[in-house]
Amino acid sequence: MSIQVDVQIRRGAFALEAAFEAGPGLTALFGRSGSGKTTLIDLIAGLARPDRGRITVGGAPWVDTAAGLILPPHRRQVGVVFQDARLFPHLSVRTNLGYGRIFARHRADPVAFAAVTGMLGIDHLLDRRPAGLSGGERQRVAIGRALLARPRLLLMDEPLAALDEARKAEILPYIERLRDEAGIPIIYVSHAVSEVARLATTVIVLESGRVAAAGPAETILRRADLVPIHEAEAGALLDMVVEAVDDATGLTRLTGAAGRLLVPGLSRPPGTRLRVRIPARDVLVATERPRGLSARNVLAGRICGLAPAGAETAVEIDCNGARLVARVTAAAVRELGLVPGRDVHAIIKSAAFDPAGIGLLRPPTAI
Ligand SMILES: Nc1ncnc2c1ncn2[C@@H]1O[C@H](COP(=O)(O)OP(=O)(O)OP(=O)(O)O)[C@@H](O)[C@H]1O
Repeated sequence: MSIQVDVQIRRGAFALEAAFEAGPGLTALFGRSGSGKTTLIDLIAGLARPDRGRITVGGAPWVDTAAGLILPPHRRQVGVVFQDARLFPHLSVRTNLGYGRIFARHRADPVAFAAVTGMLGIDHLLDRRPAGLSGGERQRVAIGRALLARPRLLLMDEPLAALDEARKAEILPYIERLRDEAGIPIIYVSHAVSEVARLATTVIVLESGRVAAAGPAETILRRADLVPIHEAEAGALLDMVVEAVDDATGLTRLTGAAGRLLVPGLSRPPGTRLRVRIPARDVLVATERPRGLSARNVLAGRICGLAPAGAETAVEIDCNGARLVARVTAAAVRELGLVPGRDVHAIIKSAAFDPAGIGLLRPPTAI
Protein backbone atom coordinates (compact mmCIF):
# COMPACT_ATOMS: atom_id res chain seq x y z
CA MET A 1 0.00 0.00 0.00
CA SER A 2 1.33 3.41 -0.86
CA ILE A 3 0.08 6.97 -0.97
CA GLN A 4 0.78 9.56 -3.63
CA VAL A 5 0.30 13.23 -2.88
CA ASP A 6 0.65 16.14 -5.30
CA VAL A 7 -1.17 19.20 -4.01
CA GLN A 8 -1.27 22.99 -4.01
CA ILE A 9 -3.07 25.25 -1.60
CA ARG A 10 -2.85 28.89 -0.60
CA ARG A 11 -3.69 29.83 2.98
CA GLY A 12 -3.40 33.58 3.47
CA ALA A 13 0.15 34.51 2.56
CA PHE A 14 1.31 30.91 2.79
CA ALA A 15 1.51 28.73 -0.32
CA LEU A 16 2.01 24.98 -0.16
CA GLU A 17 3.06 23.11 -3.28
CA ALA A 18 4.15 19.62 -2.38
CA ALA A 19 4.46 16.24 -4.06
CA PHE A 20 5.66 13.04 -2.44
CA GLU A 21 5.03 9.33 -2.25
CA ALA A 22 4.96 7.31 0.96
CA GLY A 23 5.27 3.53 1.11
CA PRO A 24 5.05 1.01 3.94
CA GLY A 25 6.50 1.91 7.32
CA LEU A 26 6.61 5.35 8.85
CA THR A 27 7.08 8.47 6.76
CA ALA A 28 8.10 11.50 8.80
CA LEU A 29 7.01 14.94 7.65
CA PHE A 30 9.78 16.97 9.10
CA GLY A 31 10.29 20.71 9.08
CA ARG A 32 10.38 23.96 10.96
CA SER A 33 7.31 25.49 12.52
CA GLY A 34 5.19 26.98 9.75
CA SER A 35 6.70 24.86 6.95
CA GLY A 36 3.29 23.36 6.13
CA LYS A 37 3.27 19.98 7.89
CA THR A 38 -0.18 20.33 9.46
CA THR A 39 -1.57 21.80 6.25
CA LEU A 40 -0.49 18.62 4.43
CA ILE A 41 -2.08 16.43 7.10
CA ASP A 42 -5.31 18.45 6.81
CA LEU A 43 -5.34 17.94 3.04
CA ILE A 44 -4.80 14.18 3.35
CA ALA A 45 -7.38 13.79 6.12
CA GLY A 46 -9.90 15.85 4.17
CA LEU A 47 -10.00 18.69 6.72
CA ALA A 48 -8.88 21.12 4.00
CA ARG A 49 -9.41 21.19 0.23
CA PRO A 50 -6.49 21.78 -2.10
CA ASP A 51 -6.76 24.43 -4.82
CA ARG A 52 -5.36 21.83 -7.19
CA GLY A 53 -4.00 18.33 -6.97
CA ARG A 54 -4.36 14.60 -6.50
CA ILE A 55 -4.17 12.30 -3.50
CA THR A 56 -4.26 8.55 -4.15
CA VAL A 57 -4.17 5.89 -1.43
CA GLY A 58 -3.58 2.26 -2.35
CA GLY A 59 -4.60 3.06 -5.92
CA ALA A 60 -7.90 4.70 -4.87
CA PRO A 61 -8.26 8.40 -5.66
CA TRP A 62 -9.29 10.45 -2.63
CA VAL A 63 -8.73 13.80 -4.31
CA ASP A 64 -8.52 14.66 -7.98
CA THR A 65 -9.41 18.29 -8.49
CA ALA A 66 -9.19 17.97 -12.29
CA ALA A 67 -12.00 15.40 -12.12
CA GLY A 68 -13.90 17.36 -9.47
CA LEU A 69 -13.31 14.61 -6.87
CA ILE A 70 -12.81 15.50 -3.21
CA LEU A 71 -13.87 12.67 -0.90
CA PRO A 72 -15.28 13.85 2.43
CA PRO A 73 -13.22 12.89 5.52
CA HIS A 74 -15.55 10.09 6.65
CA ARG A 75 -15.13 8.28 3.30
CA ARG A 76 -11.33 8.30 3.41
CA GLN A 77 -10.65 5.45 5.86
CA VAL A 78 -7.96 7.48 7.53
CA GLY A 79 -7.02 7.39 11.21
CA VAL A 80 -5.78 10.63 12.73
CA VAL A 81 -3.94 11.01 16.04
CA PHE A 82 -3.39 14.56 17.26
CA GLN A 83 -1.12 16.07 19.89
CA ASP A 84 -3.92 15.84 22.46
CA ALA A 85 -5.72 12.52 22.72
CA ARG A 86 -9.26 13.99 22.33
CA LEU A 87 -10.94 11.15 24.24
CA PHE A 88 -14.47 11.43 25.62
CA PRO A 89 -13.91 12.13 29.34
CA HIS A 90 -17.20 10.61 30.55
CA LEU A 91 -16.65 7.28 28.78
CA SER A 92 -14.44 4.33 29.73
CA VAL A 93 -11.39 3.45 27.67
CA ARG A 94 -13.29 0.45 26.27
CA THR A 95 -16.14 2.65 25.05
CA ASN A 96 -13.76 5.29 23.74
CA LEU A 97 -12.06 2.57 21.70
CA GLY A 98 -15.43 1.53 20.32
CA TYR A 99 -15.99 4.94 18.84
CA GLY A 100 -13.52 4.26 16.06
CA ARG A 101 -15.54 1.17 15.13
CA ILE A 102 -18.84 3.01 14.85
CA PHE A 103 -17.41 5.32 12.22
CA ALA A 104 -15.86 2.39 10.37
CA ARG A 105 -19.37 0.99 9.87
CA HIS A 106 -18.52 -2.61 10.61
CA ARG A 107 -19.28 -4.88 13.50
CA ALA A 108 -17.05 -5.46 16.49
CA ASP A 109 -14.23 -7.88 15.80
CA PRO A 110 -13.01 -9.25 19.15
CA VAL A 111 -9.80 -10.61 17.61
CA ALA A 112 -8.86 -7.23 16.12
CA PHE A 113 -9.80 -5.52 19.37
CA ALA A 114 -7.55 -7.83 21.43
CA ALA A 115 -4.71 -7.51 18.91
CA VAL A 116 -4.82 -3.71 19.04
CA THR A 117 -5.12 -3.41 22.82
CA GLY A 118 -2.34 -6.00 23.22
CA MET A 119 -0.03 -4.24 20.77
CA LEU A 120 -0.53 -0.93 22.58
CA GLY A 121 -0.37 -2.41 26.10
CA ILE A 122 -3.73 -0.97 27.16
CA ASP A 123 -5.68 -4.15 28.10
CA HIS A 124 -5.45 -3.32 31.78
CA LEU A 125 -6.86 0.18 31.24
CA LEU A 126 -10.13 -0.77 29.53
CA ASP A 127 -12.45 -0.02 32.44
CA ARG A 128 -10.77 3.22 33.44
CA ARG A 129 -11.75 6.77 32.46
CA PRO A 130 -9.34 9.05 30.55
CA ALA A 131 -8.90 11.41 33.52
CA GLY A 132 -7.18 8.63 35.48
CA LEU A 133 -4.62 7.87 32.77
CA SER A 134 -1.15 9.31 32.20
CA GLY A 135 -0.60 11.41 29.08
CA GLY A 136 1.24 8.50 27.43
CA GLU A 137 -1.56 6.06 28.24
CA ARG A 138 -4.13 8.46 26.82
CA GLN A 139 -2.18 8.75 23.59
CA ARG A 140 -1.97 4.95 23.34
CA VAL A 141 -5.76 4.79 23.68
CA ALA A 142 -6.11 7.48 21.00
CA ILE A 143 -3.89 5.42 18.68
CA GLY A 144 -5.97 2.31 19.46
CA ARG A 145 -9.17 4.15 18.65
CA ALA A 146 -7.74 5.27 15.32
CA LEU A 147 -6.55 1.74 14.46
CA LEU A 148 -9.86 0.08 15.34
CA ALA A 149 -11.51 2.16 12.64
CA ARG A 150 -9.44 -0.02 10.26
CA PRO A 151 -7.81 2.88 8.43
CA ARG A 152 -5.88 2.41 5.21
CA LEU A 153 -3.58 5.16 6.38
CA LEU A 154 -2.66 6.53 9.80
CA LEU A 155 -1.83 10.22 10.22
CA MET A 156 -0.07 11.27 13.42
CA ASP A 157 0.35 15.02 13.95
CA GLU A 158 3.03 15.56 16.62
CA PRO A 159 1.53 12.83 18.84
CA LEU A 160 4.28 13.16 21.46
CA ALA A 161 4.62 16.94 21.54
CA ALA A 162 2.52 17.39 24.68
CA LEU A 163 4.32 14.66 26.66
CA ASP A 164 7.33 14.98 28.97
CA GLU A 165 10.50 13.01 28.25
CA ALA A 166 9.53 10.08 30.50
CA ARG A 167 6.12 9.68 28.83
CA LYS A 168 7.72 9.98 25.39
CA ALA A 169 10.15 7.20 26.25
CA GLU A 170 7.22 5.08 27.41
CA ILE A 171 5.25 5.45 24.18
CA LEU A 172 8.05 5.28 21.56
CA PRO A 173 8.34 1.46 21.65
CA TYR A 174 4.61 1.20 20.91
CA ILE A 175 4.95 3.45 17.87
CA GLU A 176 7.84 1.26 16.71
CA ARG A 177 5.56 -1.77 16.98
CA LEU A 178 2.83 0.04 15.16
CA ARG A 179 5.25 0.86 12.34
CA ASP A 180 6.37 -2.77 12.08
CA GLU A 181 3.17 -4.67 12.83
CA ALA A 182 0.10 -2.61 11.92
CA GLY A 183 0.65 -3.09 8.20
CA ILE A 184 -0.54 0.38 7.15
CA PRO A 185 1.49 3.39 6.09
CA ILE A 186 1.93 5.98 8.82
CA ILE A 187 2.53 9.66 8.12
CA TYR A 188 4.05 11.20 11.18
CA VAL A 189 4.56 14.92 11.73
CA SER A 190 7.39 16.00 13.96
CA HIS A 191 10.02 18.63 14.33
CA ALA A 192 12.07 16.60 16.82
CA VAL A 193 15.15 15.10 15.17
CA SER A 194 15.51 12.43 17.87
CA GLU A 195 11.95 11.18 17.29
CA VAL A 196 12.33 11.13 13.52
CA ALA A 197 15.72 9.40 13.83
CA ARG A 198 14.25 6.69 15.98
CA LEU A 199 11.02 6.06 14.11
CA ALA A 200 11.19 7.06 10.47
CA THR A 201 11.57 4.72 7.53
CA THR A 202 11.37 7.63 5.10
CA VAL A 203 11.81 11.35 5.75
CA ILE A 204 10.20 14.19 3.80
CA VAL A 205 11.74 17.55 4.66
CA LEU A 206 9.38 20.49 4.21
CA GLU A 207 10.63 24.05 3.83
CA SER A 208 8.29 26.99 3.29
CA GLY A 209 5.58 24.79 1.81
CA ARG A 210 7.88 22.83 -0.53
CA VAL A 211 9.50 19.42 -0.34
CA ALA A 212 13.18 20.24 0.16
CA ALA A 213 14.28 16.59 0.26
CA ALA A 214 12.82 13.12 0.52
CA GLY A 215 14.45 9.74 1.03
CA PRO A 216 15.45 7.02 3.49
CA ALA A 217 15.95 8.31 7.05
CA GLU A 218 19.63 7.23 7.06
CA THR A 219 20.40 9.38 4.01
CA ILE A 220 18.46 12.48 4.97
CA LEU A 221 19.37 12.75 8.65
CA ARG A 222 23.11 12.76 8.23
CA ARG A 223 22.98 15.81 5.95
CA ALA A 224 23.40 18.93 8.05
CA ASP A 225 22.06 21.08 5.22
CA LEU A 226 18.76 19.17 5.31
CA VAL A 227 18.20 18.80 9.03
CA PRO A 228 16.23 21.96 9.38
CA ILE A 229 15.81 22.48 13.08
CA HIS A 230 19.30 22.64 14.38
CA GLU A 231 22.06 21.56 12.09
CA ALA A 232 24.10 20.33 15.07
CA GLU A 233 21.58 17.51 15.31
CA ALA A 234 22.50 15.89 12.01
CA GLY A 235 23.97 12.47 12.42
CA ALA A 236 24.29 8.92 11.19
CA LEU A 237 21.85 6.09 11.74
CA LEU A 238 23.58 2.72 12.02
CA ASP A 239 21.81 -0.59 11.64
CA MET A 240 23.30 -2.85 14.35
CA VAL A 241 22.59 -6.15 16.07
CA VAL A 242 23.03 -6.92 19.79
CA GLU A 243 25.84 -9.47 20.14
CA ALA A 244 26.31 -9.95 23.87
CA VAL A 245 27.09 -8.21 27.13
CA ASP A 246 30.83 -7.59 27.24
CA ASP A 247 32.31 -9.44 30.25
CA ALA A 248 35.17 -7.03 30.80
CA THR A 249 33.16 -3.80 30.80
CA GLY A 250 29.53 -4.79 31.44
CA LEU A 251 28.60 -2.78 28.32
CA THR A 252 26.48 -4.17 25.51
CA ARG A 253 28.41 -5.18 22.40
CA LEU A 254 26.72 -4.27 19.11
CA THR A 255 27.87 -5.38 15.72
CA GLY A 256 27.16 -4.02 12.26
CA ALA A 257 28.80 -3.30 8.91
CA ALA A 258 30.80 -0.45 10.47
CA GLY A 259 32.32 -2.72 13.14
CA ARG A 260 31.70 -3.21 16.83
CA LEU A 261 30.40 -0.71 19.37
CA LEU A 262 30.22 -0.91 23.15
CA VAL A 263 27.12 0.82 24.44
CA PRO A 264 25.94 1.47 28.01
CA GLY A 265 22.51 1.00 29.50
CA LEU A 266 20.93 -1.40 27.01
CA SER A 267 19.04 -4.46 28.12
CA ARG A 268 18.18 -6.11 24.84
CA PRO A 269 18.60 -9.80 24.06
CA PRO A 270 21.28 -10.95 21.60
CA GLY A 271 20.07 -10.85 18.01
CA THR A 272 17.90 -7.73 18.51
CA ARG A 273 18.22 -5.37 15.54
CA LEU A 274 18.66 -1.76 16.54
CA ARG A 275 18.97 1.61 14.93
CA VAL A 276 21.67 3.60 16.68
CA ARG A 277 21.84 7.32 16.09
CA ILE A 278 25.29 8.86 16.25
CA PRO A 279 25.13 12.67 16.21
CA ALA A 280 27.86 14.23 14.09
CA ARG A 281 28.90 16.46 16.99
CA ASP A 282 29.87 13.35 18.99
CA VAL A 283 32.31 12.01 16.39
CA LEU A 284 35.98 13.02 16.23
CA VAL A 285 38.29 12.29 13.32
CA ALA A 286 41.87 11.02 13.67
CA THR A 287 44.28 10.33 10.83
CA GLU A 288 46.00 7.56 12.80
CA ARG A 289 44.61 4.93 15.11
CA PRO A 290 44.49 6.76 18.45
CA ARG A 291 46.17 5.30 21.53
CA GLY A 292 45.78 6.18 25.20
CA LEU A 293 42.24 7.36 24.63
CA SER A 294 39.30 6.99 27.04
CA ALA A 295 36.79 6.54 24.20
CA ARG A 296 36.11 2.86 23.60
CA ASN A 297 34.52 3.16 20.22
CA VAL A 298 36.88 3.75 17.34
CA LEU A 299 35.84 2.75 13.83
CA ALA A 300 38.12 2.64 10.81
CA GLY A 301 36.86 4.16 7.58
CA ARG A 302 37.56 6.32 4.57
CA ILE A 303 36.41 9.87 3.94
CA CYS A 304 33.80 9.85 1.21
CA GLY A 305 32.56 13.43 1.33
CA LEU A 306 33.00 16.88 2.85
CA ALA A 307 30.15 19.36 3.11
CA PRO A 308 29.85 22.77 4.74
CA ALA A 309 27.76 22.63 7.93
CA GLY A 310 27.38 26.15 9.28
CA ALA A 311 30.74 27.33 10.55
CA GLU A 312 32.08 23.78 10.41
CA THR A 313 32.46 20.98 7.92
CA ALA A 314 30.58 17.69 7.90
CA VAL A 315 33.01 14.88 7.14
CA GLU A 316 31.32 11.76 5.81
CA ILE A 317 33.18 8.57 6.57
CA ASP A 318 32.46 5.26 4.87
CA CYS A 319 33.03 2.51 7.43
CA ASN A 320 32.74 -0.65 5.37
CA GLY A 321 29.53 0.48 3.70
CA ALA A 322 27.98 2.16 6.77
CA ARG A 323 28.17 5.96 6.77
CA LEU A 324 29.24 8.01 9.75
CA VAL A 325 29.37 11.77 9.82
CA ALA A 326 31.60 13.99 11.96
CA ARG A 327 31.55 17.75 12.42
CA VAL A 328 34.95 19.36 12.47
CA THR A 329 36.22 22.91 12.15
CA ALA A 330 37.56 24.21 8.85
CA ALA A 331 40.95 24.58 10.55
CA ALA A 332 40.98 20.87 11.48
CA VAL A 333 40.09 19.91 7.91
CA ARG A 334 43.13 21.87 6.70
CA GLU A 335 45.56 20.83 9.43
CA LEU A 336 44.72 17.13 9.27
CA GLY A 337 44.53 17.13 5.49
CA LEU A 338 41.04 15.66 5.45
CA VAL A 339 40.17 14.97 1.83
CA PRO A 340 37.93 12.41 0.16
CA GLY A 341 39.67 9.04 -0.13
CA ARG A 342 41.78 9.50 3.01
CA ASP A 343 41.77 6.64 5.53
CA VAL A 344 40.78 7.85 9.00
CA HIS A 345 39.51 6.67 12.35
CA ALA A 346 36.21 7.88 13.72
CA ILE A 347 36.18 8.23 17.48
CA ILE A 348 32.71 8.13 18.97
CA LYS A 349 32.29 9.92 22.28
CA SER A 350 30.31 8.00 24.89
CA ALA A 351 27.82 10.92 25.03
CA ALA A 352 26.57 9.73 21.63
CA PHE A 353 24.81 6.76 23.12
CA ASP A 354 21.60 7.98 24.63
CA PRO A 355 19.56 4.80 25.29
CA ALA A 356 16.33 6.73 24.59
CA GLY A 357 17.63 7.43 21.09
CA ILE A 358 18.28 3.79 20.27
CA GLY A 359 15.33 2.33 18.43
CA LEU A 360 14.16 -1.16 17.59
CA LEU A 361 14.44 -1.92 13.93
CA ARG A 362 12.56 -4.29 11.75
CA PRO A 363 12.14 -3.93 8.04
CA PRO A 364 8.55 -2.95 7.29
CA THR A 365 6.63 -5.78 5.70
CA ALA A 366 5.43 -4.96 2.23
CA ILE A 367 1.66 -5.09 1.87
N1 LIG B 1 -6.39 28.90 7.72
C1 LIG B 1 -5.26 29.57 7.51
N2 LIG B 1 -5.27 30.83 7.04
C2 LIG B 1 -4.11 31.49 6.80
N3 LIG B 1 -2.89 30.99 7.01
C3 LIG B 1 -2.82 29.73 7.50
C4 LIG B 1 -4.01 28.96 7.78
N4 LIG B 1 -3.60 27.75 8.24
C5 LIG B 1 -2.25 27.77 8.26
N5 LIG B 1 -1.78 28.95 7.81
C6 LIG B 1 -0.36 29.34 7.68
O1 LIG B 1 0.26 28.37 6.88
C7 LIG B 1 1.61 28.15 7.31
C8 LIG B 1 1.84 26.66 7.54
O2 LIG B 1 1.14 26.23 8.70
P1 LIG B 1 1.18 24.73 9.22
O3 LIG B 1 0.32 24.67 10.45
O4 LIG B 1 0.85 23.82 8.11
O5 LIG B 1 2.72 24.57 9.59
P2 LIG B 1 3.44 23.45 10.46
O6 LIG B 1 4.66 23.09 9.68
O7 LIG B 1 2.48 22.36 10.78
O8 LIG B 1 3.84 24.25 11.76
P3 LIG B 1 3.94 23.78 13.31
O9 LIG B 1 5.14 22.88 13.38
O10 LIG B 1 4.13 25.07 14.04
O11 LIG B 1 2.65 23.09 13.65
C9 LIG B 1 1.79 29.01 8.53
O12 LIG B 1 2.47 30.18 8.15
C10 LIG B 1 0.38 29.32 8.98
O13 LIG B 1 0.32 30.56 9.63
